Formats: sequence, structure tokens, C-alpha cells
Amino acid sequence: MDRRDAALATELVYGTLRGQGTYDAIIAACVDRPLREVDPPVLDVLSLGAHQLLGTRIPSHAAVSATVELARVVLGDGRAKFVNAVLRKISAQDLAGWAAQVAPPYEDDAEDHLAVVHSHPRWVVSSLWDALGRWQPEDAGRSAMERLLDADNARPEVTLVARPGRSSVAELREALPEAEDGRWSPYALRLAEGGDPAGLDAVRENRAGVQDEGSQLVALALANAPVDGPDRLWLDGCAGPGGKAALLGALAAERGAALVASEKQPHRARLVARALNGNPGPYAVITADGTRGAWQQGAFDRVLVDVPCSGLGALRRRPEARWRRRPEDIAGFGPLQRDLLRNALDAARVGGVVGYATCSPHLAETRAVVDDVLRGREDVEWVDARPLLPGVPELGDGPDIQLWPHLHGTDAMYLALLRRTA
Ligand SMILES: C[S@@+](CC[C@H](N)C(=O)[O-])C[C@H]1O[C@@H](n2cnc3c(N)ncnc32)[C@H](O)[C@@H]1O
Repeated sequence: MDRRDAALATELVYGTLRGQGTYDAIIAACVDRPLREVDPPVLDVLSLGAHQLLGTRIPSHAAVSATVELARVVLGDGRAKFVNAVLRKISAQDLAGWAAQVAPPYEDDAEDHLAVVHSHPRWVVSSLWDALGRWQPEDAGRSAMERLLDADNARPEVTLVARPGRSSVAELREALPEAEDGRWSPYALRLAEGGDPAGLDAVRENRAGVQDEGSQLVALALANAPVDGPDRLWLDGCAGPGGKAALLGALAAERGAALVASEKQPHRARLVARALNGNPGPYAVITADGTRGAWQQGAFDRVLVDVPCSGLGALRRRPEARWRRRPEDIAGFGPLQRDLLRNALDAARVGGVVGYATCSPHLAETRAVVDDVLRGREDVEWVDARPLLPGVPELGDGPDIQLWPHLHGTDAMYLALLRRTA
């Protein structure tokens, strides 16, 4: 495919997946049987057509004829007629008109309304709303939720990181004159109009990479947290695929510190090794289970655990994730998240700092995990993370922080910073 066709194919697939909740509700209103009785391939074609009609600027006649032609080729003439009839019904109204028709009124059922209009599973709307209310109690009403859900549905801009000591924003900008400065990270450059950074020398040589600014901020905050005494050995306990490890490795190198990047899955550990390849300071990549104390206790000055989580904070990046996740996944991650944090705390020396991060704002994966682990532990204190993200507004009451796509333009990363005191 040439670049334009590839971009269109990506937009059609991602857009259809993102909008699936809304499109399903609309398609259901246009067929005379329950959706589960429509053959999945027919439903796929109808969803692709609905997205073209309601979510793109493709003219209606072109959207209908291209989709019916697709149906004819992959499904046969009979089903193509059915697709044609349904698409003609869908094309009778725009998205707003359909949303008003198929979603319950906000006043009757606010969560269901938002779920249908903004194409999120209802339980996800509910979880995000709980978290937003906890962190932004002054700005967690209908409009804030609409902005958050819209941000999840927007195509995320590509953000690059110029790994310090290896590359610079100025170097990247020379190759990408249209790019804008990061909002918060001094190492970030944003490609608002998209673009293909893979061709850049700095990216090919690992001196720069693609990394959301929220992830950059997590690594920066951990690197800049005050520690008493030596600052020689850092650990990233959940390093795969290696974005934060590569930034931490570069920051550590600037200070003469070494990084151990550990990852349980061998294939992901290989990605970490690739990301760190060429790091200017000492580092080691190991394959190890971070719940089993694969390293000496009390050995590290700084420790990051960016734990496996539901990813509800990165829905804009993974359009299908919201439909794959189940509410019970949240509880499923809980024991591992607690174990990883406990072991990270044990890995830090007295006076050292630990960062616990998730790319989910779900309260059960964030503050609840830290509170549980700290209960009964006398050897840990909170570090206020807010001053370590200078200039970033609306971080909450501290000491931990929660970023939001609609407020910060980042993934919804959570970070708690903790210090070993005894
Ligand atoms: C959220 S990702 C980390 C992302 C990474 N910090 C980055 O910025 O590229 C969590 C990682 O933890 C790894 N993991 C899962 N269980 C683990 C365990 N018991 N010990 C160590 N790593 C584990 C997963 O394979 C996954 O690569």
C-alpha cells in the first residue's frame, strides 16, 4: 500500500474499533433481529460502513458503494443486498442524530448515555468517573467526562523522546521542522500531524524513541526525586518493552549511575535490550520475576515498578482494548501489583526511592494498591511527586499524582513515590 492508502486503512480499522459501541447501537436500530444473530463478518462490514458514513468525511455515496462492493466480494450478492439496505438506513441521519435516538437520555441514566454516545463499555465509564471524581472533585461532572471520553476517542499524536546525552530536541527538530515542543517534558517533541519517525537516524540508533509524555514524566520524576547519600544503582523491575528503561538509562548515565532493567518475559526482555543498546552508561538487562526477589535486597538507590495493569489509561492508543478488557481483570492484576510493589520496596536501600506506576487511573490499581502495601509497614514514607513534575497543573492533592488525557494530553499514568526510611 502507498502511504495514503495505509493511513486510510489504519483510520478505518482504528476508527471502527473505537466507535464500535456507538455503531453497534445504531446498527441494532437498523436491523430487525438481535445483533448477536447477525453473522460476525456481516457485522464487521456494517461497522466499517457505519464508521465511514458517520465518523469520516468520506461522501455517503462513496462509503455505501465501497462497503457494498466489499460485501459482494467477501460475503456474496445476497448479503451485499442486506448490507446495502442497512447502510441506506444508517445514512439517513448524522452521528449526533443517531446518538440522540439510540442512547438513553443523560438524565435517565448518565453512565449508559455516555457509554453509548462515546463508545466505551459502561463499566469503563463508571470506573473512569470514580477515578476522576477522586482526583479532580471540582471538575468531574458531565462535561469533564465527555472531554475525557472524547480524548480516548481521538487519534493520539506521536510524541518523541530525545534521550538525554544521546540526542536532543534540537536534533530531532532539524529533521521534523513542523514538530512542536512537548507540553511538559524537556525531552519531548510532538508530531501533531502524525508522521513516521521510524525513518529518523536518531530513532534508528536508539538515541531517540517514540514515548508518550506521561511515560517520560514518570521516569523523570523518579530520576529527580531526592535521595540521601549515594545515587549509583537504579532498577527498573518491569522494564518491557523498555521505553522508561531507555530514558532512565540515559538519565542514570548522565549521573554516573548504572541501571538494571529487569523483565519477566524473555521476548520482552529482548525488546528492553534493544531499547537500551548504545546507552552511554553501564546497564544490564536481566530476565527475572520481580515478585521473587531476583536481586539483592536493599541494593538500589532508585527503583521503578511500572506494573502490568488494565491499561485503561491508554485506551486512545489501543482502540480494541476497551472491548477486550473485563471488569474482573482489575481484581486479577491486584495480587501481582502488590507483590511487585512489596519487592520493589525491599529492593531499595534505606533512603532510596521507589516509583509505583500504572497506565491506568482505576482506583483499585493505583492508590488502593499502595495503601494496602504500606499498611503495617513502618519502613516507608510518601514522597510528594507533584514538585517533581514542575509546571504540570491539576495533579490532585498529592502526594501521588494522576495524569489525564483530557487535562494533560498524556496517557492516564499514575505515579506514587515512596522512600525507604528504615
Ligand atoms: C506496563 S509494562 C512496563 C512498561 C515499561 N516500563 C515501558 O515503559 O516500556 C509491565 C511489564 O511487566 C512485565 N511483568 C509482568 N509480570 C512480571 C513479573 N512478575 N516480574 C517482572 N516483570 C513482570 C510485563 O511482561 C510487562 O512487560
